[in-house]
Amino acid sequence: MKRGAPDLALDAERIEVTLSVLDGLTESGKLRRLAGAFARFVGTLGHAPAPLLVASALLSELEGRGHSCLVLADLAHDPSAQLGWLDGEWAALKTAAGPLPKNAAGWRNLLQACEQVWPVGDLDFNQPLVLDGERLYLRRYWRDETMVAATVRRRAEAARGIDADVVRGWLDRLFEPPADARAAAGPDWQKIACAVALRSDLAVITGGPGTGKTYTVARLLALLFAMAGEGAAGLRIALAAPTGKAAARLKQSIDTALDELAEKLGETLPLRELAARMGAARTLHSLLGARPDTRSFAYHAGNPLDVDVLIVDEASMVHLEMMASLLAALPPHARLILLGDKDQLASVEAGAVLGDLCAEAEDGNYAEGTVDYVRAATGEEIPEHYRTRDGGALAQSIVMLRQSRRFGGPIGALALAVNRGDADEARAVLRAGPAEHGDRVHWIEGARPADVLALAIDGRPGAPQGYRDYLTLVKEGPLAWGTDYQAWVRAVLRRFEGFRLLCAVRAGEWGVSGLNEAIEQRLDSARLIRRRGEWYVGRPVMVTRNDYATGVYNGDIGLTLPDPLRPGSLRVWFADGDAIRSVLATRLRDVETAFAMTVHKSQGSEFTHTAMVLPREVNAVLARELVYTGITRAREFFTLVSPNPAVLGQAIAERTQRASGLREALLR
Ligand SMILES: Nc1ncnc2c1ncn2[C@@H]1O[C@H](COP(=O)(O)OP(=O)(O)OP(=O)(O)O)[C@@H](O)[C@H]1O
Repeated sequence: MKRGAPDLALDAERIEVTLSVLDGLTESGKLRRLAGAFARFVGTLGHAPAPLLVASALLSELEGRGHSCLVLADLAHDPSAQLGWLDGEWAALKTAAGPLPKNAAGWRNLLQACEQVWPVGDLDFNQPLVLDGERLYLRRYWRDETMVAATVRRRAEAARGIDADVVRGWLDRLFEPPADARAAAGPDWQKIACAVALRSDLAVITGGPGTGKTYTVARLLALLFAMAGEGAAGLRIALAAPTGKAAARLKQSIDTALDELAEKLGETLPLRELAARMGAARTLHSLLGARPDTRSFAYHAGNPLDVDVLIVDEASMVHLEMMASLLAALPPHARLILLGDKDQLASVEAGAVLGDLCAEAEDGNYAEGTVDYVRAATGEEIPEHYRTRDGGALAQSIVMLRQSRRFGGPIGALALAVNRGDADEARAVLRAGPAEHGDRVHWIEGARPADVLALAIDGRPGAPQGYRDYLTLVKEGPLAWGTDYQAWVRAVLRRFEGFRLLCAVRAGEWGVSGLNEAIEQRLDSARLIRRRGEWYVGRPVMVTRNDYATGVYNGDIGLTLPDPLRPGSLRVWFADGDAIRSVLATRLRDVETAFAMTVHKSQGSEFTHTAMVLPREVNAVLARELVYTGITRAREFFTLVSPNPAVLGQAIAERTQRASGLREALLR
């Protein structure tokens, strides 16, 4: 027997056992199917030691949970917490795969010797896995992350010559002079954001709900028109957002703000004509020319978009792959302006680009050059504690708006407490009862299922909106609207926006599926709906998959109403800002009932009364960002429903940490 043969046999056995443990984890739902399949695939590409199979499966699993890479230190430590594995799954894998490296350096040594792994800097054979420093990537995500980092850095560093005096002249006209009370609250960050945004090819304006991101960007647009002088009429501006709803909202807010500005500025700037040329806001998919069933877009580096300025709202929802496609399709001369709330949940897909870009936004980190320019261009003084000697280029392109104009009361206080991780304060706000300005937040502690059903149907005292509201209008029918069918549809859709039940989880009694079923039953017995099979009048549905044939996209929400032209058949109506459109119900394939929906899917939407349901037990998805996102979906009333009051504190204590190398790469 040759020397080393026993090792090979042992190796083969470990590979075999590891694959079977991975299969077991897939069977029990601890790993997604793709993760097991990917490990097997890696095994077919040459000799794959068992630890490589473990790393491959975990990398694929984490990618499915929104991480763009696997941090070797996490692998060396114990990834159980990150994976929500509580029953010895990691120990079983360790035993199967044989001794695993004890630290990140050990993992690095092991991985860089594998033929399926490309250690960055070595000869590239197009291996599927990439080892960059102490992070392991699927090649696609490494490529996207590297591209996004390099493009963002280049854009932030691209200084544009700006005449600060001219900017100052316009900003003084575009913004109201500060009221005394507000002046005391700090500088006018909105004005600063406009000035800062002019200086480079990238601007990021972040802030919580109601801090005036749209208000500011409308002024920034006016400023861009004004600074373009004769060229203003030729300025090609595109508005976009990740979802149709968010796009429609962006367009509506910008139109309203520009209209007000046009009134104010009079003849000085033909804002109305300029705004009219902007066209509708689009989803990012539609802007980039998504093609059915492929990941590629019609617009890319070789066929760039025809724009000079691109404004993207709700940028927190833009995932890594989409951001890479967007940056690739943007012509080098075009400005990119990202708007979003860095504290909101990131996209379901891998990456948390806005969060990574804004990692230092709270601190400002403005360099002396920026402080001087801001002073000259706005008359505002950036306070000492937001300055630094060595602020990088990216920090000079980011402005955080810090004053909410929408949430002065308990909803804002609650959102702030959650964001700070202050569970005691959050509980205090929730328990404070009716506030001076009306009963804005309310907590149903120790809720029973009957409580949530009552709330969903009739709202609660002080916040009367529930689903009865729109269903009553549905029952009245279009005749009550003077036979104007479309006016009735619009009114029904508007009322439906009055209330929404958001869940943290999908499964179970306190999740989307259980609550949808329970609410449907209750509405049926209250005769507010008449369920006959899957489709019925009044059924709200959410589209779960883009369908190019019918023009509906993942996340779109519509209401099922009788078809006026074909008695007996049903159409689903969707609102697109002011416009409405419909699809025959039977043509919609990938939809689900949407009385209750996940907080994730509610991003980019707001409802007059938002009720958020937490589950009975803590869960891997429950984290501060989720609770914050749910609360900030409420326009006037927020109700928290929790069967187990302890879960709130536990959720607020958790932060969503997404593994990514973007922050580090941005600083390189
Ligand atoms: N400087 C300001 N002066 C007066 N009103 C303002 C100012 N800034 C914002 N507002 C008003 O505050 C409200 C919220 O502003 P806006 O919609 O721009 O915030 P936002 O950050 O885009 O919010 P969201 O994230 O919820 O979309 C709007 O009614 C807007 O007109």
